[in-house]
Amino acid sequence: MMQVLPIQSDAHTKESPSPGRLIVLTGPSGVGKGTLMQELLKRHPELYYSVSATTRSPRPGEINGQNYYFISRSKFEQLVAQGEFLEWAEFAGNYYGTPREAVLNQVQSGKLVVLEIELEGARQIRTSFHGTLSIFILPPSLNELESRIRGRAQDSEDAIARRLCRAQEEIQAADEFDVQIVNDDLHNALNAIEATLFG
Ligand SMILES: Nc1ncnc2c1ncn2[C@@H]1O[C@H](COP(=O)(O)OP(=O)(O)OP(=O)(O)O)[C@@H](O)[C@H]1O
Ligand SMILES: Nc1nc2c(ncn2[C@@H]2O[C@H](COP(=O)(O)O)[C@@H](O)[C@H]2O)c(=O)[nH]1
Repeated sequence: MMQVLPIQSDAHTKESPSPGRLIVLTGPSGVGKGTLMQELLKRHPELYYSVSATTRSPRPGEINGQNYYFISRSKFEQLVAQGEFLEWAEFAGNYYGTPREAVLNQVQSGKLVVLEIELEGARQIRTSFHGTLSIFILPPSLNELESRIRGRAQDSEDAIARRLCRAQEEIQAADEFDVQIVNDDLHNALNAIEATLFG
């Protein structure tokens, strides 16, 4: 399930683009989006990384407000009703959403704002926001994807099965996005993202 709330009269909708820009980084769970993001932010601290809200439980080491805002389902649903998300989706049994106000403020102030989100949210952001640059990260193979998810050792068997099943659908959508990058060697993939963003 995915819903995008109505676009308000912001300065960066299709009608009136803003000086900043939204960058969407998407791709299947476990492909390495978060790892690439961390490295990218080290190289480019001027980027603004949007911290999402989720109803998923924190994994060991995850920090509230840094990795995610970890909130209850009822709180999430309340925020949806209040129009607080730019996009939101249900993924593998949990809700995930992009806080509207923080992201729009950053775009309006001229920042490159990076959203690391799953397929349905990425599609909706592309549809709604003119000038979004969208990057799809592909795994070298499904076997490698599975071993990365397992190697991370932070998901239950059930969650792994759901993520792998969804991954196959997501990979088929890669061509919908502006750029496709295979995350085989991490540094090559990082360089390719950098080249896409900064030329
Ligand atoms: N190029 C790579 N080669 C080998 N391992 C990698 C590579 N990139 C990431 N990994 C490893 O793969 C695992 C999954 O990476 P990561 O958590 O960044 O994926 P993700 O796409 O952000 O997942 P999710 O969408 O579920 O949050 C991690 O253990 C990470 O260290
Ligand atoms: N549509 C959205 N998807 C999001 C958001 N934040 C993260 N995600 C994606 O969810 C899956 C699962 O993440 P995990 O941390 O539980 O492994 C992954 O593809 C993330 O990119 C969001 O705000 N909206």
